[in-house]
Amino acid sequence: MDHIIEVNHVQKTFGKEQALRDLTFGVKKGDIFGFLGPSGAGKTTTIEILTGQQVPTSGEARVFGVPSKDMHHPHYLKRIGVMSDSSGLYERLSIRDNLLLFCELYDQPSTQVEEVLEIVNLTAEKNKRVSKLSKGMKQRTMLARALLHQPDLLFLDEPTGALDPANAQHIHHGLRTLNQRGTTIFLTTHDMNEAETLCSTVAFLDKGSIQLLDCPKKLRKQFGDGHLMVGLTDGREIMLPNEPASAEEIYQWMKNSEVETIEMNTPTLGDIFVEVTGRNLV
Ligand SMILES: Nc1ncnc2c1ncn2[C@@H]1O[C@H](COP(=O)(O)OP(=O)(O)OP(=O)(O)O)[C@@H](O)[C@H]1O
Repeated sequence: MDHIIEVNHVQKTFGKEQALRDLTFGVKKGDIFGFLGPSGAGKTTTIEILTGQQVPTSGEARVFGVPSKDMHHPHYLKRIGVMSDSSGLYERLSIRDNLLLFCELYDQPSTQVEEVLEIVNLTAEKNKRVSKLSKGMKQRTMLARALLHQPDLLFLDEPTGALDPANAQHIHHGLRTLNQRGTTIFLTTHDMNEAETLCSTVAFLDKGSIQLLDCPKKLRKQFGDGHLMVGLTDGREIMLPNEPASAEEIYQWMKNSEVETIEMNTPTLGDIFVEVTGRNLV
């Protein structure tokens, strides 16, 4: 299998604190990989290891087939994009000038600036100084900067954490487009809707190791109870087993135009996380 990220038995300790216990997983090229876990689970530490900002205490992490500690080499830096908490933006410059500066740094044509501004929905605000931006606008500027050089692999730590739903949706659309053009995306999120709608694979991180890894649809099916939820026009919601015997009952309601909704009674990723780890995601 074509893995762009390979992590094998990685441990990371900070003094007495064990942030990662035994982390093993792979990310396929072309994936949108959601890394989910409660606060303190080790998500940021993992991104820092994969981007060469931290080294594992033991075990091995490889990105593009090379040890992740080499990721700060300029050759690899050009192939990855990172968006995390630490801003790294020039407060006195406008959004556009910040991006132009990074364009030069990455040897990119200045036309890229307009393209990424469109993706993050900041075209109208491009001349605003960074010091005058809201938290969400700053977050979108950092995302724009991470996209500028069209990286092969993009790391996003809570990419839509400070955004309103409309902007989050706009960014999801932009990330999907970017992914279709060939960028593999590794993101952390607490937002289960984001994970379900955006990610092709999700991994549940708890107590420093992966507890579950699969495609969200498969997980919801696997953890579902095999029941259908039928919503009727009189407001009742009736649960029926998803088997031929239920068809007659549903047929009768349908004949009387009483059916409003029929859906599989599947758990959310949040429900599955609680079932697997016994802990909430937040
Ligand atoms: N530089 C550091 N020095 C000491 N301890 C650290 C350091 N970085 C992380 N830790 C510890 O490692 C653990 C994992 O932290 P990490 O930031 O990776 O979690 P996270 O899953 O990203 O959490 P959040 O969702 O709150 O951002 C925590 O217990 C944290 O206190």
